Amino acid sequence: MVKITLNKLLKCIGVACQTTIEVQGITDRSDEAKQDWLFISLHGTRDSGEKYLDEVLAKGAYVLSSEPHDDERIFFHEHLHKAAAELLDVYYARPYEKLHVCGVTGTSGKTSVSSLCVQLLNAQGLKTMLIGTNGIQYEQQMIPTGNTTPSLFILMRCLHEALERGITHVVMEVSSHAVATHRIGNIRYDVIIFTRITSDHLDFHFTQSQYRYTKFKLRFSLKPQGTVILHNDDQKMREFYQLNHHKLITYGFQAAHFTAESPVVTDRDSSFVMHDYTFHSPLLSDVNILNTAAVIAYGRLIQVSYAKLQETVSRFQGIPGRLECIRTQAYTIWIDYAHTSDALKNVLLFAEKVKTNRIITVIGCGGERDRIKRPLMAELSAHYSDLTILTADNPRSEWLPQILFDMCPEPKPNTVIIEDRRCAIKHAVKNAGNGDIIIIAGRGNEAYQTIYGQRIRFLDQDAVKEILLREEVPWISNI
Ligand SMILES: CC(=O)N[C@H]1[C@@H](OP(=O)(O)OP(=O)(O)OC[C@H]2O[C@@H](n3ccc(=O)[nH]c3=O)[C@H](O)[C@@H]2O)O[C@H](CO)[C@@H](O)[C@@H]1O[C@H](C)C(=O)N[C@@H](C)C(=O)N[C@H](CCC(=O)O)C(=O)O
Ligand SMILES: Nc1ncnc2c1ncn2[C@@H]1O[C@H](COP(=O)(O)OP(=O)(O)OP(=O)(O)O)[C@@H](O)[C@H]1O
Ligand SMILES: N[C@H](CCC[C@H](N)C(=O)O)C(=O)O
Repeated sequence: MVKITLNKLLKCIGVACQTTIEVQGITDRSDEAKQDWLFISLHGTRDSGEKYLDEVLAKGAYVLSSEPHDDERIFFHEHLHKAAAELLDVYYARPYEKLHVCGVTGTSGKTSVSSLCVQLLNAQGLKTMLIGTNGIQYEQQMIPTGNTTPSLFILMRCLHEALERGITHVVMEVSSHAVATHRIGNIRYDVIIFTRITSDHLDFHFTQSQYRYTKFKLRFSLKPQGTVILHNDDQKMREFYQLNHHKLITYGFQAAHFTAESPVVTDRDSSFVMHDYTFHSPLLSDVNILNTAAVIAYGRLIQVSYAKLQETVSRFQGIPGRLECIRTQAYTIWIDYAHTSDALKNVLLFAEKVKTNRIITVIGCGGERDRIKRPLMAELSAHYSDLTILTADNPRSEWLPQILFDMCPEPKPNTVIIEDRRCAIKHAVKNAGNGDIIIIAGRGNEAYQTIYGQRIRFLDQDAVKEILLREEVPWISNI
């Protein structure tokens, strides 16, 4: 970062200050603030930086607050998010301008598309950083984050770190929450990939169109020569055409610049044709063909040849918790992060296509999230599955029986409720027969379950493997 004194830094946002100490860091987290750091005291949804002022001042930090205080170490600014973006820009010297930055947004597919983009970039010998739900990944390191898009303070630190390490390409997931709450600050993107935008987080965005336009707003964060890569199949996505945007490339199954034709999916792999080139992929399902089409569009944009793209696609590595497949001799278990009705429907439709016997689905819904999706997800599961087991996801602070009641207010045929997720998975495995597909949906590779405020280690994959081990059933996994 830039060596800068507090008075010079604050001058950039029009705040008068006489203190000439050299700023050692900028944060909004009280636990991180240290001697000569600047603590930005944000108001949040659950907490407020104002509660921690005594603590950070005692540690020798300075404060920027949106409330007036009678303390010469606390400075005032009315618009803290805007101020934070400006300060971080100055402090880290706008690292995004020197990097190739690709943002991936959409309701489903962000982690999949961004991970595959990084696999493509790595196959080109480029140095990359991936920021998303599965953590911050670079140079064999994986730093977990609690969010799909971390806070601007973490993001800017990461981009700075990337430059320091000679990383040239950063791919990051951008959630709708991040766009709405200024979490991406002034970061500018070379490419923005839109996956499908359906419906989620209506607890936060209230209406689907508000949700969609929040995502579309991300186009304002393109660099002047930046490109949008847009999923084109859904009529609603085409509303994007009417907006004032930069260069636009489309992909999808129908009439797009990058159209995936003649798609074939099996329970082991997939293939399709694009611009007369045949692509074979070890990834499962139509949605991964779609995700691959987006990655090919991205690859062509950065001038990767079709031959190289064919080779890379044929070597794609599965992504943990995204249609992760555990096969036994008799039945197959898919562990998947489908936690929206659209994602769940796609997994169920895929299972319908490739099944040779029954579909058994284990599914729950998260607490403190969109309640509208709860009955929809239970209905979809009951419609497509021979047996549905409703269970806990992350109830968070909500009462689990209420979540399950929201999912299933009336008894449904072939639906049972088993609150404990491990017992629910066990019930599915015990009831599986030859040729059955068990879908364990909603948590992907989440390693902790949050139940009434407590974080308990729980990974669907571990639960499955423990049960198989106890039953002495051998298995193989695709990850
Ligand atoms: C509702 C929401 O989005 N909250 C996010 C938001 O927190 P917030 O602004 O409400 O902050 P807060 O917890 O009230 O705290 C207020 C201030 O006090 C500070 N504080 C707080 C506690 C403390 O001990 N010391 C301290 O200094 C905090 O650093 C903060 O500056 O900003 C934080 C930092 O960026 C996020 O971690 C936090 O995500 C919470 C954990 C969350 O669950 N968010 C979900 C809804 C979310 O954002 N999900 C999307 C993905 C959605 C998708 O699937 O598309 C994501 O990007 O993760
Ligand atoms: N392009 C897609 N369209 C619809 N569903 C998809 C698509 N890609 C993946 N999925 C489904 O959605 C689930 C979540 O995928 P992924 O993690 O890639 O999405 P995400 O947008 O990153 O999710 P989150 O916002 O929770 O981080 C997958 O497990 C799969 O079932
Ligand atoms: N990024 C999503 C993940 C939801 C995953 C699901 N397992 C849940 O806990 O609801 C969110 O924060 O809403």
